Amino acid sequence: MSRATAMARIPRLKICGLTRREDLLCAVREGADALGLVFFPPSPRYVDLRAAAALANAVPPFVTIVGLFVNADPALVRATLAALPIHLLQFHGDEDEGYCRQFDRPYIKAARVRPGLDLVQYAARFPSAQAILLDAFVEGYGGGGKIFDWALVPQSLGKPLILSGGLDADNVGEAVRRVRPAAVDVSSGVEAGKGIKDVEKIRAFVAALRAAGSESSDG
Ligand SMILES: O=C(O)c1ccccc1N[C@@H]1O[C@H](COP(=O)(O)O)[C@@H](O)[C@H]1O
Repeated sequence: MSRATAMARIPRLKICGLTRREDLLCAVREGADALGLVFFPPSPRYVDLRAAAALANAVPPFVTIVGLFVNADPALVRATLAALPIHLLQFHGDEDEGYCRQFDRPYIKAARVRPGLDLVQYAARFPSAQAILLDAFVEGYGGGGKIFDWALVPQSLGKPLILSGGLDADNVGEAVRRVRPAAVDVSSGVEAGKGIKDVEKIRAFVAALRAAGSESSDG
């Protein structure tokens, strides 16, 4: 089944890089399916265990909490999993499959897309991943607000595709029509400043995503 046939619905939505309770509650209110907490200290969206626990406490049932790591010491991942109700791991660095599956927790693996990277081969290296997330290659690993050339996305990756990288209310409609992802992930595009989300940007993003998803369902 092609992605176009499989999608026939509005892509699921993850909003990443939440650092404030009010932003998290706004993301939930506006319909986010998943919320990302960044456990990568160089990121301006980094949250320590204490801050993350306070945020996680505010998440209602049936909303997925995603813990994002970049080349982290496995002990840090384990300590985070022991302390917090993380439902899904997101590995956004140079982790291999053995590393990713050692935690016995569903995970998604990010590919940092640039010309020359064979995405089909890349996805095949992660048979245990729940999905492959495509992000633009940026120095510093992610959350860069940069889009990549969507023409580089193959017809099928053999597993669900999550599109990210520089998405915002102005481009998410076109991105969804062209790539037909199972889900999208946004951080910078709904921010007023690094780690500070903007209610109006979240609303506009969700409206554009739903409009594009509904068109696909109608067609
Ligand atoms: O959000 C971060 O700061 C971050 C840091 C390190 C790796 C990944 C990070 N975020 C992820 O980056 C992509 C794209 O984000 P953006 O919308 O372009 O800002 C997204 O998958 C975030 O989960």
